[in-house]
Amino acid sequence: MARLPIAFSPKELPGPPTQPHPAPSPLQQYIGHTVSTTDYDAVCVPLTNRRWMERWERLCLRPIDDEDPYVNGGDHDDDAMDQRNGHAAETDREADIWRREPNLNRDECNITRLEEGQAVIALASDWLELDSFDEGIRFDSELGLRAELQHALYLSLPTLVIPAPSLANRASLPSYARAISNLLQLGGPNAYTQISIRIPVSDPLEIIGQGPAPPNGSASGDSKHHRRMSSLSSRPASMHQHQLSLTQLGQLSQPQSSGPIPGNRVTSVASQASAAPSHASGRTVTHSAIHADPSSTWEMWDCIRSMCGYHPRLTVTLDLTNPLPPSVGALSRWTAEPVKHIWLPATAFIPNAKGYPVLSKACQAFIRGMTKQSPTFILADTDSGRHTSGGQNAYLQYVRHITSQASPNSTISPQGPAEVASGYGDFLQAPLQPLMDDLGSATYDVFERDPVKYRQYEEALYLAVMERAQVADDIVIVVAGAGRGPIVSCALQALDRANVAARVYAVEKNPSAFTTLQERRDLEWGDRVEIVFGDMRTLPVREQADILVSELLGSFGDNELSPECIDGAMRFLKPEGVSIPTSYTAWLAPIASAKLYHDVTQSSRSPGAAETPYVVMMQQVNLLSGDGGGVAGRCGERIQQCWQFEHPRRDLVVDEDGVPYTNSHNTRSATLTFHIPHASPCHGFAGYFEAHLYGNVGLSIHPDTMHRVSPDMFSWFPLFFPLKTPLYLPSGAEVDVNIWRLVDQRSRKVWYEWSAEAYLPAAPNAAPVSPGLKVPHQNINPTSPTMDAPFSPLMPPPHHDQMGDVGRVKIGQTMLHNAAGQHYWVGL
Ligand SMILES: C[S@@+](CC[C@H](N)C(=O)[O-])C[C@H]1O[C@@H](n2cnc3c(N)ncnc32)[C@H](O)[C@@H]1O
Repeated sequence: MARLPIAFSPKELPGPPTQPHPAPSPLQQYIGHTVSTTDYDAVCVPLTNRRWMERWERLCLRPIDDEDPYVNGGDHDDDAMDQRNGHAAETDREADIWRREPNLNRDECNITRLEEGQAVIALASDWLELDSFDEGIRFDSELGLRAELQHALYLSLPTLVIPAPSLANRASLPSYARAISNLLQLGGPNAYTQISIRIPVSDPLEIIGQGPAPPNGSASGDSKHHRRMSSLSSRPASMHQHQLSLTQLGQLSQPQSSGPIPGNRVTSVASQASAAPSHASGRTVTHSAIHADPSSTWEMWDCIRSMCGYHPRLTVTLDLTNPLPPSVGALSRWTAEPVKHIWLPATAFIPNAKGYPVLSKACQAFIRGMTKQSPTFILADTDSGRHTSGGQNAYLQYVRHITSQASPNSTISPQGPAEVASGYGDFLQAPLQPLMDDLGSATYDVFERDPVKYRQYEEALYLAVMERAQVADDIVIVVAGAGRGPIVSCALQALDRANVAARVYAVEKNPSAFTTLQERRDLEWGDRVEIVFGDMRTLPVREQADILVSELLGSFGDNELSPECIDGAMRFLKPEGVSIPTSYTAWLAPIASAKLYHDVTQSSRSPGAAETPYVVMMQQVNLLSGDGGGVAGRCGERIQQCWQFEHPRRDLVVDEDGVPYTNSHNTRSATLTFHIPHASPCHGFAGYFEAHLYGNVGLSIHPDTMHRVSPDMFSWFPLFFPLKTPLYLPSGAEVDVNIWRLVDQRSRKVWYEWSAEAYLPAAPNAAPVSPGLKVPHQNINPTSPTMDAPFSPLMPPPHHDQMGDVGRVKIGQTMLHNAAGQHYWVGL
C-alpha cells in the first residue's frame, strides 16, 4: 500500500522573516527541518495570526453596550457622545475602504513567501463566520475569507482549509455555501488552490439523541462566535435583514423595529437558537425529526457541495474530533466524497493498556477504508501530553502503522493486482464492443493476465467434457469468439485432464486475432484444433458441437451482445449440446460518487456523456441501498437482479439458416425498489454480472458473491449508469429504478435506457400534521435532517399504493437517460 502523507499541526510557529529573500525564512527552515528530520510529510499552518483578527474585529464589529466605555463609564454627556460618534464614523470609513479592496497586511500573515508554501496545509481563520446569524458578520467574514484566499492563491498554496459551518446554525448554511461558491470563482479557471471545508464527522449530541449542538460552539468544538454585533448591523438597511433572520428563527418576542435593539446581545440570540426552530412557513420541525439519523454533518457538506455545483476544487477535511457515528452506513458515505484531509487530534485517541495512544477498532476500520482516497492525515495537539506513553511520536507511528495495513474486504468492485489496478481507480472507460470493433492485441493481453477467469473456464469445460463423455464417444467443442486462443488452451487442458479425445474448433471474426490463432495452431496446438475465420452468426456449420463455449460477457453480462452472438451460433450446437456459459444475470445498485458525477458532467465532455454507461473500477463510491425491505417491506436486496439470459434457447423461431427472425426476445426490462437507510444524493447505478458457466462453476463481479464464486478475478470492473442530475434520497427513502435493454433489428442496435423515482414512506391516512403535533406512526418515520416531506402540511395526503399498508409520497424523479439509444448503443 502506498505511503500516505501525514501532516503535523504545531502549537507555535517561528517568527517572521528577518533576512531578505532569498535567505530562507524561519518558517521555511522550520518546515524543511520537520519534513527532513521526522516522518512527517507536511506542516499544517494557520495562514494568518491574531493581528489580522484584531483588525477585522475593530473594523467590522461594534462593541455591545456593556463593553462600550462610553456607555458604561457613565460619561453620557454630549461631548462624550460626540467623541464616540466621531470615533465610530472614522472606523466606519476605514472599514468601508477595507471592504472596497479587502486585504491582509504583511504582519498579519504567517505565510508570506512562495517558498514557504511547499509542504504546507494552510488553515483559514477559524473566527470568521460565514454562517453567522448576523448578516453583517456574514458579509464581512466573506470579505475576510476572500482576502485570505486571494493570499493563498498568490502563494500557490495547495489547499486552504476553511472552518466548519456551525451545527447550531443550520439556517445560515445556504449563506455559508453561497459564499464558498463565490470564493471558488476567485482566480479564474486556472486557479490552483483547493478549498477544503472542515466537516466534523458527527454531532455528538445527535449521537446520544439529545438534539443538535449547543450554540456558541462550532462543529469542531471551538468557540468562534463573536460576542459583538456587526458594524454593518447598526446601519438601517442591513438591520432590517438582521431582524428578519431573527424573526424567522422565532427568537424575537419584541416587535420589529427599524433601529438597533438596545441591549440586545448577539450571543443571547445565538443561545436561544437551539430551541425548536420555527421556519418561515410556520411548520415546526422538532429536534427528533431533524436528528433521528446521525447525518447532520454530512448533510451540511452535501448542501455546500450541491450549491457549489460539485466544484472540482472543493474538498472535505474530515474532522475526527467528535466520536464516530455508530452506524457504518452513515460513515461509509464519506468513502464517496472528496476527502482530502483527515483531522486527527490527540483527543481522538484512546490509551491502550500501556498508556500508548491508539484508535478504537471502529476508527481503525474507518481510516483503513478511507485510505483509498489517499487523504493527508493532520495530527493535532500531539504535544498536549494527553497520553502517558510514547510521547509525541507515538501518534505518528501509530497512524503510519494503521494506514499501511490493507483495508478489509469491503470492496464493491473487483480490484486487480496493484500493477493492473493502478491508474484504473474511478477512471471512466468506454465499454468494449468486441462485436462491432476488432480488439487490439494489447487489449487481449490485459484480460489474459487474469488467471482466475481461465481457471474457471477450464474447470467448467472439464465438468462438461466428463459429463458428455458418459453419453457420447465423439465429442466436438466449438470455441466461439476465440480471440488469441486462451480458452482453446483451456479446452485442450480440460480434455487432457479428463483423458478424453475431442475435435476442437476455434471461431474468430477479428482478422488480426486470427493470425495469432494461426500461429498458435502451427506452433502449439497442431491438428488438435481447427481454426475458422468468420462471424459465428453467419458462418456455415461444418460440424455440430457438443459444447459451445464463449466468453462474450460484458460487465453487465449481456452488454457485449453475448445473447445475440450465441443465438446466432446455436446452429453449431447439437440438439442435446450445452453452452458454456449456460446463463448470466445482470445486477444493479444505486450509488453515490462525487468523483464519477463530476467526471461525467465535465464541460469538456459531450452533452450525452451523462447518458452513457462506463466501465469503472469503483473506489470512491458508496453503495446506497440497504438490505431488509425498508419500512413497508417493499424493497429488495441492496443489489438486485435486473434480468437473466439462458443458453441454449430452444424456443426461438428461426429462418431456414437457423438464425432467429427477430431479436425481440432479447429485450428486457426491470423495475427495482431499493431501500436507502442513510440520506445521500444518488449519482447513478453500479451494474454487475454473475455467470453460470457449468456445473458449480461460475464467474461473478457481484460484490456479495464475487469472493465466493470467482475470488480474485479482475477481468471485469462494474458498469456505471450515471444520472445527469443527482437524485437526493433522504434517510428511509425508497428509490424505484427502471432499466430497459432495448433492441432495434432494422438499425441493428442494442442499448439501455434508465430512470429513477424517489419516494418516502408515509403512514396510511396520515393527515397533515399541525405544528408541534407528534407524528402518528413513529416507527415509519425514518427521518433525516432534510426529510419531513411525508408529513408536511404543504404536501397532499400520502397516496396508498398496492404494495403494503404503508403508502408513499413521491419526492423526486430523474429524466429518462439515453432515450432511443441516442447517446449510447452497441452495434449488432
Ligand atoms: C471478449 S473476447 C474473448 C476472447 C477469448 N475467448 C478470451 O476469453 O480471452 C471476445 C472475442 O469474441 C470475438 N467475437 C465477438 N463476436 C463475434 C462473432 N459474432 N463471431 C466471431 N467472433 C466474435 C471478438 O473478436 C473477440 O475476439
